[in-house]
Amino acid sequence: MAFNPRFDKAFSFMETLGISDNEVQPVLINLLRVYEGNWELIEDDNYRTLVDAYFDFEKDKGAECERKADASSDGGEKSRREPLWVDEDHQDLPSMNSPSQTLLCAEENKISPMISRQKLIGPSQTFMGDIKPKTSLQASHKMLSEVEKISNLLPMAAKDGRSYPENATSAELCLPVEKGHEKPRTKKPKIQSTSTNHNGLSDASDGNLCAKSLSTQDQDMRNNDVISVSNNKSTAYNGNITIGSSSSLGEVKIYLNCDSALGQPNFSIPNLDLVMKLMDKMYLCLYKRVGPQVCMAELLDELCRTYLKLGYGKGSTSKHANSHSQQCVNQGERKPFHFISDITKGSEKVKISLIGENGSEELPKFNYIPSNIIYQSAIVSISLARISDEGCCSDCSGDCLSSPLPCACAQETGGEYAYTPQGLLKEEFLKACVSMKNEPLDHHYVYCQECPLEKSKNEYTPDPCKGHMVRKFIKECWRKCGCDMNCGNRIVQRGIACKLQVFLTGQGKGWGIRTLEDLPKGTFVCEYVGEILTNMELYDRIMQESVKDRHTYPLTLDADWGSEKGLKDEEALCLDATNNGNVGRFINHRCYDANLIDIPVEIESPDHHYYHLAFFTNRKVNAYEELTWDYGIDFEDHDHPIKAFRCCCGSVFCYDKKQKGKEKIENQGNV
Ligand SMILES: C[S@@+](CC[C@H](N)C(=O)[O-])C[C@H]1O[C@@H](n2cnc3c(N)ncnc32)[C@H](O)[C@@H]1O
Repeated sequence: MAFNPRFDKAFSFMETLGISDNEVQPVLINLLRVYEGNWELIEDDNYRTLVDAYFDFEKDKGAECERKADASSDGGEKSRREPLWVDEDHQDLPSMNSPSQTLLCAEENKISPMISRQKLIGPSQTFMGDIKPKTSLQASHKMLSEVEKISNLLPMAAKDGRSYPENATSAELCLPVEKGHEKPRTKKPKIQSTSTNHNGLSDASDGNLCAKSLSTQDQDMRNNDVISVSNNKSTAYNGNITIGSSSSLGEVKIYLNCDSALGQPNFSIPNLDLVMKLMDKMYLCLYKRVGPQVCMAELLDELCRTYLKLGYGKGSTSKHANSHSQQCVNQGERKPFHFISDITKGSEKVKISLIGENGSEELPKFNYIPSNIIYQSAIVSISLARISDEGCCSDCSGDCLSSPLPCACAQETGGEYAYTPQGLLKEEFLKACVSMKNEPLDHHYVYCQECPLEKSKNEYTPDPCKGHMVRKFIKECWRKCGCDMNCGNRIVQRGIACKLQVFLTGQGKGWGIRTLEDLPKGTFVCEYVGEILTNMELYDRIMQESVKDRHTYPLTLDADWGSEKGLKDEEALCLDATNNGNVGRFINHRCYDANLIDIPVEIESPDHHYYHLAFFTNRKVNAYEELTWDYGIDFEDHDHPIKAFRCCCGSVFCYDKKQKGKEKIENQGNV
């Protein structure tokens, strides 16, 4: 029989994880039997099934050994180990509620807007007049697929059924190291050398990862209970948990201190097996970081984060959540852990994962669309005939940015391209946009004679226009241009290129997005994508919705409204990402010092009634930072019938006085 090269590939992949052919072989053969020779299922997502099966197999082996050992030592009276990990691929999400629910503020029974200070009138604000609903909303609602719901991610007793001891406050990871080199030699971020007290507790109490001296550790370990964690050994003793493997070469230990977390009411010591398994998942399946680019400092940092994430669970009532019974109670109360490997369902060039560590928020219910879609009546004029010769660069070829003179498409930005050859926004252009947004001057506003927003509130006697901000547009080359798709003046239209992740912010803001890699200043992150609606249509939606979801997703495309006498309703447009949208719908608001800026981009429609709203970084953003955008909400507009959400941005510049007042009172109470 000819040798199947797929075996070779699978072995090679597993070898990169340090797993030998001999170890993989029985697992692989078993999988092939189970999947009836369907290699795709095994190879999919970087051999994820195989990796999972391997670890399960190892875990079972370990459990079996422990069971035998326990049986011989105490007559077999051991509690059965509970399943640690439930991983249901492709689980459907719960069905959607009425689509319009999300536009209304649940608590206040009012519309909760995303109002731009610059735009002054947000989409939701528009619709508080006496206009009667005209159309019925028939948007279809698909649900996200590819959901992994990992329930039972709970702080549990050790595999042998024993619980972590009272006051357990730390975890240690032991790795083999050459004798004579016990002390850590490298200075990595967040790692520091420290001594330990007699309980094996670190003297450092800053919550950082620190190394611990071996001599004290050896003493500590004498009376330890041992639980196994992957290939390492793990011990729980006097409030410390040690993971490690000893070898003739010696050991080095990494000390995971979670003292400060234990002070939190909803933190309980997580199961280390789960921490390791989650780390495996993230690195193998999610970040795909295994390989030459793996970064040890980042990995250790992630280990700490993962430990904390799993330690926080809803329903933990005491910081002494270490006893077995308490953990069982927590188990029942804890909500599931969610993971979706790609919320875009393959519609973007890059995968965008979703991770909900403590499950306190429902999974988002919306249909992912990578580009805007007209809902019904909006007029979006896309025709080559409408693009004049001056409005494109038909004589160009290749990359416009590398030609000696800027082409016609650079005219919109003053005869210079908005982008650098590296694909970033030019410093000066970015600076001008940021300054207009943060310090708008009177002349940055224009006033329309018949404001569509005011008209939608009161069709016959509308209030005077409150002003719209004149925005700086980027103009990208497009279909009528002679350049190619790799032209440096086509950034937004090429779509998302950075690694993003939707995650639970855990700060009262619901879901948010973060970058998984460092982003230089001026990087294009994503567009705000949704259904293109007229103001009236949005109003109709709002009127038909029942009050439920506190999050809102509409946005007005009013960057050009002041330039004409009066816009028809079909031309006064907005985007609504409530039911259909892209990852941009998860960007949360931050007052003033947000790290993203929204810039209008002309691509296919020269008239600026319709345009793309693109987000760029306005400073360097580090991996794992949340990406935020200043919605420009006027929190002080108390006369406005629509209540904005209570801001939890955490910025020192937060405009939401109510929120600030609340914090002040809370702080006073704490003194
Ligand atoms: C465009 S959505 C952002 C994604 C949203 N967090 C989610 O979970 O789907 C806007 C909504 O997020 C919430 N939000 C955004 N920024 C916030 C902030 N700084 N403080 C509190 N809530 C915020 C509000 O409910 C707002 O209506």
